[in-house]
Amino acid sequence: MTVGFVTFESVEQLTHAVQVLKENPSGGKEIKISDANRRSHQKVRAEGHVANGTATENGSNPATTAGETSAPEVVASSKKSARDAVTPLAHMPYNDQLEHKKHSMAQILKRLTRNARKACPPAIPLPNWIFKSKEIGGLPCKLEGILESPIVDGYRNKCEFSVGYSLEGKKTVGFMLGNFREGVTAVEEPVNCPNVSEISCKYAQMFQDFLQSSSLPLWSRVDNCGFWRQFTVREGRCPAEAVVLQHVESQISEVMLIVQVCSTDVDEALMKEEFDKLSTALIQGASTCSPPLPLTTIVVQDHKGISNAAPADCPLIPLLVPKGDQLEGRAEDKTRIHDHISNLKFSISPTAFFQVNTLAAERLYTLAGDWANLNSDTLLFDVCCGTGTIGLTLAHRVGMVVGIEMNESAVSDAHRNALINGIKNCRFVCGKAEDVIGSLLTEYLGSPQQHIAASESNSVINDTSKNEDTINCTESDVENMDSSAEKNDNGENEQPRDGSVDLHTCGDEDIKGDSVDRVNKEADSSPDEHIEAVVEQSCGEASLINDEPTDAISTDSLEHGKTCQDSSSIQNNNVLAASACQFKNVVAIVDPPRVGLHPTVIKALRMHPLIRRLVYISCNPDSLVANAIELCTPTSEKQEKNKGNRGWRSMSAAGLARQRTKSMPNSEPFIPKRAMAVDLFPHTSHCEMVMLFER
Ligand SMILES: C[S@@+](CC[C@H](N)C(=O)[O-])C[C@H]1O[C@@H](n2cnc3c(N)ncnc32)[C@H](O)[C@@H]1O
Repeated sequence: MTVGFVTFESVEQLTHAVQVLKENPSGGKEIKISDANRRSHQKVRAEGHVANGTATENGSNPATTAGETSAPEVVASSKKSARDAVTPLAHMPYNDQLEHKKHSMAQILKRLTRNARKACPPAIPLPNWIFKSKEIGGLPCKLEGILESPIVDGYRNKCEFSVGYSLEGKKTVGFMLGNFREGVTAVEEPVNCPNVSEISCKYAQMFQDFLQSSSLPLWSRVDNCGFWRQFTVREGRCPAEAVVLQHVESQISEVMLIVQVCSTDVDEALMKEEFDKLSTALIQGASTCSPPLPLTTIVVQDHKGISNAAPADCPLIPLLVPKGDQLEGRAEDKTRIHDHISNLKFSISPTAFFQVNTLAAERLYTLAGDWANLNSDTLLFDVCCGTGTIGLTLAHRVGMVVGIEMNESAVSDAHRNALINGIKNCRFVCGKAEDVIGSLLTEYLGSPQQHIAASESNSVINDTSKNEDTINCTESDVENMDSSAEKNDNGENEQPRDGSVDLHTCGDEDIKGDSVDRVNKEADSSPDEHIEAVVEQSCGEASLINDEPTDAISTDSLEHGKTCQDSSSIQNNNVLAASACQFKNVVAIVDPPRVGLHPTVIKALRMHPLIRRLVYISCNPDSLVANAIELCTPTSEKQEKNKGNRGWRSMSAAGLARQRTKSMPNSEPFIPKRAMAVDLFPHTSHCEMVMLFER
């Protein structure tokens, strides 16, 4: 089905168009016509509801002068400053912020217990952890506390500044005073926002000054047109040993500036002229600051979609490339900065995810590694691996890492990062986790069915082996692995093709990361030429996991995903994949986006009996709870058929998860063992949550 949205200027035009469409079916097919739901900000405008009365009856801002007709009406929320909007806890002492967050996390965790209890099939006894939850106030496991951020001010390494009009009608680069969906469009300067570095503020100011005399218009979120859309500052810091926590600012050694525009209907020559002026203004602005600001690269992102959340493959135009990096190649390969975590160096391209609080991220990854109980016998699946940070920082503690990530640039960064740091036991697969996880698990571990069959036959001989935490390979496992091609196909056919995808994607909103990044002026230009060459070569459009197709891989499952891999790990992979059973300990660390893991991934992890331990890192406790319900609720022998999606719109994420649990194939549930909050976002109400699940 194809859906088109058309706007008309008058009711007459609309009536005429409807008549014409009805009389002229497209290719003989009738076109269904109906009114579109009004977007929430339109409803707000139509209702004339304006929080602080700054707009007139027709929604326009009295402060907007006649000469600024391109300015949309500016609607404010109850928040009067950018500080209130982006750092709502900034008025509290940091210790109180931590207590506040810990309390909220506990409340959310209790939802897991309540929902798992409700979802438990009537004929199945409640698991022990639900019984025991009464002793700990309804929590599914102990909440061990909250790890504080090593720095609380200026910690963000990535700031996405909105471009718009202030309440006074001035062109402004800063933060929106509220949510656009609630009709708020006003943007205010990032004054006194303690999470933003001074460097980022200075760059925002430079861009704002430039916009005052630009001949191209600002993007209007209301009318979905205009040119200048968003301004992102990403910062890279020196290695940890050089970081003096009191002088965090001085550790910023690289800066990347990303200017998002929409080039629709804009004259190319004019655009080029504006870009030249802009880069001159930014370069001069940086060098005339005292001390001069680091500036490594400037890149333009040309995004024509409605929301500012650009897709990862949006065209990039480099305006300033790092010294010594002026090679032929893709824009994202030329425009990168570096940061450091756990003494490793990470190369970051413009669209790749990198945790916004580098020093707190180090604590987060260390905690995840400690809970994962790693050793040289461990095969670690790093699901949603981004630039490979988790897997690479833990690589020295495990036998092998398999990272999965859908952003191609991030995967390319991950390969580069393995090479820069001389790490050889990591493999990074580019694809949606839901598309590739089944095949990867089968490739390394054999299919779930093989293990179930093997454990059933073993249990006849020795029933006690069932409860072992680490699974030793049996002879039959090895045999089964050899014949895995056949089993793979079976496995793939089992992947759900029902409404679960819709349920998942529609349930949550895509929330824009409050992020920031950066680059090094002296670009210790470490990615040397041979690294460039290897990465280039290895990140082609390959559709198989290994360079050489292996029977063990289901091409069916990989057709949606692309695979990038560096040559150094190919050799490793072939050796290790062939003898995957050498890994007695299989662990998954998952770190999904706000929406959580796709149900297909949850199902694959739960259904594979060799995965005994799972560390879940979450930036959204609601989706963590939803995923945990599916991982931890006991199932019955007989599953309910998925009854379709009716009613899903009004269901909470937890409610949807309960529904899906009913159709989960019978399998051993995980048990929530430990939980800890980690504060990556001081002054805001957000924090990360880490949970350990075992079985
Ligand atoms: C919260 S970030 C974590 C990245 C990384 N673990 C880190 O700490 O830097 C989530 C990552 O998941 C990726 N992602 C989102 N949806 C995905 C999917 N369906 N399959 C695989 N990766 C996905 C995003 O591109 C992003 O890099």
